[in-house]
Amino acid sequence: MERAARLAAHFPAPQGQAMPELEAQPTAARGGAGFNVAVLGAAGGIGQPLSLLLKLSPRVTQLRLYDVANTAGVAADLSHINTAARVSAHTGADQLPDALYGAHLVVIPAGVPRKPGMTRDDLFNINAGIVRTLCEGVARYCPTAWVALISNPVNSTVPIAAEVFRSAGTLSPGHLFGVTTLDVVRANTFVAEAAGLHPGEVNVPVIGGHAGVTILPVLSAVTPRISLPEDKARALMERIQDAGTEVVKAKAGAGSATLSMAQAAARFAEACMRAMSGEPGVVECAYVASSLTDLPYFASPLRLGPAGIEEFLPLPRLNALEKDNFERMKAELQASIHKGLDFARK
Ligand SMILES: NC(=O)C1=CN([C@@H]2O[C@H](COP(=O)(O)OP(=O)(O)OC[C@H]3O[C@@H](n4cnc5c(N)ncnc54)[C@H](O)[C@@H]3O)[C@@H](O)[C@H]2O)C=CC1
Ligand SMILES: O=C([O-])CC(=O)C(=O)O
Repeated sequence: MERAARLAAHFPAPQGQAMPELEAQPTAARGGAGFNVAVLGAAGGIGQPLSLLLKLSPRVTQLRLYDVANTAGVAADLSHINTAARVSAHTGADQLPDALYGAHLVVIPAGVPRKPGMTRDDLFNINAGIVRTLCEGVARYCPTAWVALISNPVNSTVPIAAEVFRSAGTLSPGHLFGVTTLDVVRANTFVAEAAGLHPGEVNVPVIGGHAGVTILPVLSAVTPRISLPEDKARALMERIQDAGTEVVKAKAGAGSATLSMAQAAARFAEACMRAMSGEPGVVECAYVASSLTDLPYFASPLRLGPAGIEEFLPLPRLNALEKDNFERMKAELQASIHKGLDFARK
C-alpha cells in the first residue's frame, strides 16, 4: 500500500477533532508545566513497571498509556497513586492519535521479546512492522517529540524509525534514541561487584549497539579508574554482552529483562526531561545516527540539551582487547543497520 494511504488507514483524526494542525512545541515552554509522556506497549512486561516509574516522576504531568490491549486496567491501577501525573488509557490503533498528540517524549517498548535460543534479530520480522507503524503515528501526531526506542532488535529498529521520519519530513536525528541504558546499568553493576565499589559510583561508557558483540563496554575508561587484568576484563566484557541472554535463560520462556529494563528506560526518560528543561551536563549513552565512526548508527556517550543531542562526546581510547572487539562488531552492526534501512525503504 502506498505510504500516504497506509497512514490514512492506520491513523484517522483523534476522536471528535479535525485532524490537528501540529505546531512545533517550543522547547522553552517544556518543563515549566511538566511533561507529557506516551508509553507505547504500556501493558507489557516492560511497559507496566516503566509506567509505574514514570507515574512516580515529578517531571511527568500527563502519562499516556497505549497498547493493543489491557491498557484500561493498567491505567486505572496507576491512576490511584497520589502523584500529579494524570494517567490515560489508549487501546488499539484508532486511539493512537489521542495517545500521541502533544507528547513531548514517546517511549516505545512495544513488540515481542526473546525466548531461549533466539537472537534479538529473530524478533525483526514481527517488531520491525510494529515499530514502523507506531513511528508513522509519531510522525503524524507528535512530530517534534523525542523518541526513545526500546523494541528489539534496536540495532535495526532505530534505522527503521529514522527512515519513517525522514520520509514523513519530520526526522530530527538529535531526538531519536535507541535505549542502551540497560547495558550501562549492567556494566556499572558487574564492574562494581568485581571491584568492590558501590554500583552508584561506577560509570562505564558502553558504545556500539545493543546485541552481543556490538555491545562494547569500554572497561579501560571506567570511572573511577580501575585496573583489571586482561582475562578478568574479557570475562566481564562477555558477561555484559550476554547479560540479556542470561535473563532470557533464567526466565525460561517467560520473556526477557523487564524490571531492570524499566528502571533503565525510566532513567533515560528522566535524562531526556532534565535535558529538555535546560539542566546542564546531562550525559547518557544511546544508539543514534552518528558520524563518530564509519557506522551510520552507533551508541556512545551523548550530552543532551533542550534541542536534543548537543554534543557527541569523543569516543574513549580503546585498549587492544576493546579494539579487537570494535573490529569484530563492525560487520554485524552494519548488516543490522542495512536490514532496517532496506525494510523501511521497501
Ligand atoms: N533495548 C533494550 O535494552 C531492551 C529491549 N527489550 C525489548 O523490548 C520489547 C518488549 O519487551 P517486553 O515488554 O518484555 O514484551 P511484552 O510482550 O511483555 O510486552 C510487549 C507489549 O507490546 C504490546 N504490543 C504489541 N504490538 C503492539 C503494537 N502494534 N502497538 C502497541 N503495543 C503493541 C503487547 O501487547 C505487549 O503488551 C521486546 O522487543 C524486547 O526484546 C527488552 C529488554 C531490553
Ligand atoms: O536480551 C533481550 O532479548 C532483551 C534485551 O535486549 C536485553 O535484556 O538486553
